[in-house]
Order: sequence, then C-alpha cells, then structure tokens
Amino acid sequence: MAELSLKNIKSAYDGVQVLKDISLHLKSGEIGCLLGPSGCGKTTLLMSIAGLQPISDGEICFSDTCIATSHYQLDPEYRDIGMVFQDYALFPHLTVRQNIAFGISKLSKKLQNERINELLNLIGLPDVGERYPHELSGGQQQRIALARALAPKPKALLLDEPFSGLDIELRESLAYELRNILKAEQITALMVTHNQNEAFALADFVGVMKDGKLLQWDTPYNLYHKPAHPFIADFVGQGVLISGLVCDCHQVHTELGLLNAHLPFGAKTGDEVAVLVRPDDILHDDDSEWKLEVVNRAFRGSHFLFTLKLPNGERALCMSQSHHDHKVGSKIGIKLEMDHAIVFPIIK
Ligand SMILES: Nc1ncnc2c1ncn2[C@@H]1O[C@H](COP(=O)(O)OP(=O)(O)OP(=O)(O)O)[C@@H](O)[C@H]1O
Repeated sequence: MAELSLKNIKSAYDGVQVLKDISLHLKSGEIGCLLGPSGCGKTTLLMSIAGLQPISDGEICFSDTCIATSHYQLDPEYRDIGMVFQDYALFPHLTVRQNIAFGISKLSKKLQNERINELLNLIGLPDVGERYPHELSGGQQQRIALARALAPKPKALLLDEPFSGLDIELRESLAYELRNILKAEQITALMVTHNQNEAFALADFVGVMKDGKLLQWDTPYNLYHKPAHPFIADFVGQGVLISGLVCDCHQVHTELGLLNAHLPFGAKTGDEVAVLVRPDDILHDDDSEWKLEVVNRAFRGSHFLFTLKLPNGERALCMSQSHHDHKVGSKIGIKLEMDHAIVFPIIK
C-alpha cells in the first residue's frame, strides 16, 4: 500500500508524444479511474507506471520513492505492482488455488493457503479453489485474476479494462464489488475503462484524458457538475451546450432565461459563451405554463429522455418519469432546476 504520484509525465513512441505532461495523485488506498476516447493514451499511462513503457520527462513515485524519471527506470519486477487485464490470463492447466498461489510461492504452504482462503472469501467464491478456469464463468474468472494479482499484497494495482469482455449488467455490479474488495485490501488502484458508469461506481477520483493530456482529475461528482473543459461536459454524462450572453459577473442570458452561472475566468458583460444544460436541469411539469416542443424521445425504462426545441432552434434534453408518454411534436410543460450553470468561453 502506497501513495502514487505522477508529476508531469511525458512519454513517446518513436518520437511521437503520446503522454503530455500528466500529473495525478492517489493517496494510499484510493481508487482512480481513467476515462477517455480510444487512443488518448490510457493504456500507455498504465504501462509507464508498471515500467513497461519508459517516460521521457517527469517522475513517478510511490510514497517517498521515485520509481521512474527521465534518466532512471526501475525494472517492472521490482516495482511491486499488480496488474489485471481484460483477458483474465489465468493459467488454464492450473486450478484456481494454484493460479492464486502463483505470485506467493515463496511463502510457506501454510501462509499460502491462508492467503488463498482469505482471497477466495473476499471475492465471494470460497468453493471454487479446486476448479480449473474453463469451469468458471467470465465474471468468476475475472475475480480469480483479481485475487491472483492481490495475493502478494502489491503496493498498487493497475487494471486495464478488466470488465470489457463481460456483459453490460454484470459490469456495473462487478465494479461495486471490485470497489469493496479493493477497499477491504486497502490497496491503491488505478483502472482504465471506457465505461463511465463503471468509473463512477468504482473510483474516488476519475481522470478524463484526451490526446495524451489529462484534462481533469477530480471526484466523479465534480466531473459531472463542474467539468473543467467543454470536452468533459460532453464526454461525461449527458448534456448539451447552448449559446449564452454574459449579463454580469453572476448571470448569463440564454433561451432558457437568465441563469445564475459560474463564469469562466476573464468573462466580460456581452461576451458570447456556451452554457452546459444537463437533462436533470430541465424537469417536466404538466402544470407549467412554459411549454417546449418535443423533437425526439428515448424510452429508458425508468424514464423518458426528451429532446426539446428552444425558441431559437437550439436543443435541450429533459428527463421525465416513464409514465409521461408524450409524443414527438407535442408541447410539454417544463421548469428549470438549475443551481448554477456551467459556462465555457467560445473559442473563435
Ligand atoms: N507500441 C506502440 N507503438 C507505437 N504507437 C503506439 C504503440 N502503442 C500505442 N501507440 C499509440 O499511442 C497512442 C495511445 O495508445 P493507448 O493504447 O495508450 O491508448 P488508449 O487510450 O489506451 O486506447 P484504447 O482505449 O483504444 O485502448 C495511440 O495513438 C496508439 O496508436
């Protein structure tokens, strides 16, 4: 168990910069997740921490010990890091117990057995020790891979899309389970995923990467409610950006009226801005006089997601309980439930 800190990491493949000045910090036992579009550098970042990809600048440290700088790279086998990948990579000819024992063979048989029993209980599979991997489901195999990585009590655990081979419903419940397991082991962990529900279920901190940069490293709540970048506003959760005009230092004028706002640094009265509107900012209310036309609707089981047309033609999203079965083309009453709008400068 250790703090993990990355300071201004850079890394390149054949001279092409792939990680650009990345800094992040996890305290002992904290869980981080990296989100971002394909090719943005998430796996490369994990590989740099594991020692499988050199860094050209910056430093990677565990608590007070630097394990990588531009002129020093501790070999992977001495970094004391556990890894879990997408494809389980269990040894097919070994039983579950033998698989988990793989990284702790130096311990006495008694201690090995104690640790294996402890981990099998922790992952909720106390009775599968004598089975072979092919006798387990995908989700069970992934839990065994996790137990194997945790067995030697590494300083940190890196997980690269561990659930991506599993079906969608299993993924979110496994993410909660994984969080409980990691917290029980008090291990510092960093996971890459494409799935933000998974990231939100699992992580204390989530980082959003784009083009090799970490745009924001923050709590899930702040990423959703205080995105630092229009890309994050768009990428995390649902929402649209509508146009606005700065009225004074606290308000913007939009087609949804005058909104209290967190204005970007340096914004002046009269500046054109982009205003983030989430589906939960606009509530459907049959009693409201304020009506907007439904131009699209998506049934989500527990709710409808309506796309509404604003007077100037812009669109906004509105969430409504699923018994409000309004048709496309009809007008529905709305009310705003927005504390402070998030506003971004328009870069021309
Ligand atoms: N071994 C390599 N040699 C050259 N370029 C590479 C190599 N591995 C990755 N890249 C490039 O580095 C960039 C980052 O790749 P990386 O695999 O880290 O992205 P990622 O965010 O993990 O993507 P994905 O979500 O698709 O797994 C991509 O442009 C990729 O093409």
